Amino acid sequence: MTLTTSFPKRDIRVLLLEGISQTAVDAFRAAGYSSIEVHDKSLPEAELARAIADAHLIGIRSRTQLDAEVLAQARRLIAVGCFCIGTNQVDLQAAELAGIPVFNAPYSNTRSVAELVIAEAILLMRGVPRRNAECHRGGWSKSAAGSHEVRGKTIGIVGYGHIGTQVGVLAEALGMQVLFHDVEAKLSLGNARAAASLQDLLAHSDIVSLHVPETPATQGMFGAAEIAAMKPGAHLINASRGTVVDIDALAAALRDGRVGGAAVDVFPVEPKGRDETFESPLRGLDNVILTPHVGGSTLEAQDNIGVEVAAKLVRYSDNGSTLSAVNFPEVALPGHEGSLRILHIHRNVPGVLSRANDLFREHGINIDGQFLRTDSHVGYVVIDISATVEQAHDLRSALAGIPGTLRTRVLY
Ligand SMILES: NC(=O)c1ccc[n+]([C@@H]2O[C@H](COP(=O)([O-])OP(=O)(O)OC[C@H]3O[C@@H](n4cnc5c(N)ncnc54)[C@H](O)[C@@H]3O)[C@@H](O)[C@H]2O)c1
Ligand SMILES: O=C(O)CC[C@@H](O)C(=O)O
Repeated sequence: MTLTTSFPKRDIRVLLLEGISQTAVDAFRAAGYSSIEVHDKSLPEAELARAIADAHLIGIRSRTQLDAEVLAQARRLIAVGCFCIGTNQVDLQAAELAGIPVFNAPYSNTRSVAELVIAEAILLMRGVPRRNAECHRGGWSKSAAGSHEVRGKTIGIVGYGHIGTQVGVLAEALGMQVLFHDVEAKLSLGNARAAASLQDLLAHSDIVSLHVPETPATQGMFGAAEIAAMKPGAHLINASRGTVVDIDALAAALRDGRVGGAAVDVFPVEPKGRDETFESPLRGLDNVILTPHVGGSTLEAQDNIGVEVAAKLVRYSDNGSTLSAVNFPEVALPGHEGSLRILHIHRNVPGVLSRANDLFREHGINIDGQFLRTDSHVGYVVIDISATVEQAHDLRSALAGIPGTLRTRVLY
């Protein structure tokens, strides 16, 4: 079924979940959006289904699952903003096939994660988690046993992308050796060296830090075999995604001392909010630092993310530009002062464009500019026209009738 979303911006409803920064609200207001519903946590399924049915723009973080079923309820949705780096919580293909671009903030919390990882590397190498726990119980194990400087030690970075490279640069500044493993060929920064293989990295690292995205290939990639391949007593840091590590195998290796310590920020199952109990086999282990998925949660990062993702949603909503969308043909558009702009999103099947051009001719409408991008699933065509609002709406209705049309919209 073809969905239409042509109306003035003041009627566009923005739904922001999971405590997105006030900077996002301010950015929407400054751009003239007044209908903004804000929630400080994710919504239970039934409530999400109700809220998303009325929303034109939705902002989420890592908790809210936008699967195909939820997206099917989102009859009015124009675009999704992930106010974070990861986009694995959204069914990106289902969104694309519904004509909905998804945006994120690919760099805004990179530094925050890297700083936390470096701090954890130092704390683990000094045995601070265990000493901290003992002091809390009244113990006083004043000893250098098992306590090391990070200088001269090797950190093995799995996933040498934005965060992995930052961790490497900071680690080198502390005098560490940096080894990395990635599925892509990567330019090494500083003196970092690509390991011959993951096994090679595991065999030579005092600390292993995971920075891969959640994909079918990374789910469960760090299991009992990888843990067994680590240097005896080495430490593991996971601030990537909880599904990457076999948490039971890690708990067993931490209990028997095979792994010296761990810092874990992300979990296969995470509580939906503050009122839900955090359950994990890692709870109660003295040699583990547990944090509630806060690697990217600094005020600096969250404020920047609020500005960045809100700007991308506003730009798409006001102007049609899909630049930097993660699931959609990218079209960078100029302003359209003096013209009305029609957006036509369609399945990438033969004949749609020629039918659209026929309609322009039949309606006697002059085209000022035309922009087109396609990928294997979807075509996105943007047409600037000199016409009255009524003519544009007549034309939009006709375009919406073209078989394969997913969404149409007029921008004033
Ligand atoms: N804990 C947090 O709060 C937090 C914050 C930000 C990001 N993250 C997570 O960290 C992940 C990484 O972020 P980024 O910005 O560095 O992403 P990125 O895309 O820049 O880097 C990921 C790297 O992993 C590599 N990779 C992919 N699959 C791999 C595999 N099977 N083996 C080895 N390498 C593989 C990629 O080639 C890429 O170089 C995000 O996807 C997100 O899930 C967590
Ligand atoms: O803010 C969040 O919920 C997610 C943070 C992090 O995992 C990300 O993907 O950016």
